[in-house]
Amino acid sequence: MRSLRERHVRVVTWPHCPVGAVADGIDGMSSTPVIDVERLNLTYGDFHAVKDLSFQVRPGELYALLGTNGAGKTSVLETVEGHRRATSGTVRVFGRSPHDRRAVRPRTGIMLQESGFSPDLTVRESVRLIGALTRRTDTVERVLGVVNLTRKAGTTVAQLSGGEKRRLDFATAVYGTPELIFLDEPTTGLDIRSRDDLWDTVGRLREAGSTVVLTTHYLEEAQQHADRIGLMHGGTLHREGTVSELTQAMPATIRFSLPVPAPAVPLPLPAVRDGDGTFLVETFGLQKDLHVLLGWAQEHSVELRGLQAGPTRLDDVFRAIGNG
Ligand SMILES: Nc1ncnc2c1ncn2[C@@H]1O[C@H](COP(=O)(O)OP(=O)(O)OP(=O)(O)O)[C@@H](O)[C@H]1O
Repeated sequence: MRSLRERHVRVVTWPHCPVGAVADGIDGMSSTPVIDVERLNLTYGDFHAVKDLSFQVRPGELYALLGTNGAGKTSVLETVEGHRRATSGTVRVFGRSPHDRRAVRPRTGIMLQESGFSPDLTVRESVRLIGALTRRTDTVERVLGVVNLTRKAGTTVAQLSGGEKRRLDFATAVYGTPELIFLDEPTTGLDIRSRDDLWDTVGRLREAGSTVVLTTHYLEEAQQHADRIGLMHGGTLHREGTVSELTQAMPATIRFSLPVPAPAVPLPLPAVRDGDGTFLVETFGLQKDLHVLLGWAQEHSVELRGLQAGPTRLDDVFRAIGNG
């Protein structure tokens, strides 16, 4: 396991770019959203895939668009990226239509689930191609260093491992430090060290002022890195907010089991009992109820086995989708 310091050694330089200026608002309007989606509807034939969906992404923010399978995330992102036309509603990126490619594309880095680099190209040629396509200013060698593929520069894409291919995909988001970056399942297939490196790099992109839109099924990554989260379900934005806003609406939990035979004194809190004998207390007053429970256990010399207490996690919020 490498130290934090070791992890920060490799990537050092970032190209001078106008990102900070954009984050501060080139036109003096720092509050202008980078992405503004209003009442977006998307239909596929008779199927209404996205229904009246509205959300905004602010400058410098990391916004995670999460959701159940088939919720409509890809459809929404493809529309915001300019790959798909809205059936109705408006989508603005930097205040412009995403189909205004000349204005929007050079400012946008998109890491797709698969970039589709030609298998015959070398890694260096692929990164050079990104530069030619995006017309952003950077050096191939720097980008190779950032995504840790310097030693593979002369290797063809066909010969890369899955994780190395994913790091090459990430180069599309890194090249020229774009102002807006889409990361679609960025860490799928990456080992823990490459994941850490990727998130370090995303952190530096954000320090340079980049705005990031993330989709992932790794909820702990969204929980750790997102400023705000939009939770989609059935084509709508089911809930939206910071991690604490999303989790505070749900009770914290206390779990424990009791020795057999159970103590003759009743529990001090309402609890439900699972099939395996674990007691579950749901509470909006975690500290107070934990205090009550521990006091009761002390008073009656009861051992609370496997005691666990904690706030609601994002995956609990996720599991609750569709239940209400
Ligand atoms: N080209 C298409 N034609 C018909 N239906 C489509 C098409 N693309 C997507 N859909 C449907 O639209 C819905 C939303 O799909 P989408 O791929 O946007 O969801 P998602 O949230 O990205 O799902 P996942 O997490 O499973 O990738 C799904 O029910 C899907 O079957």
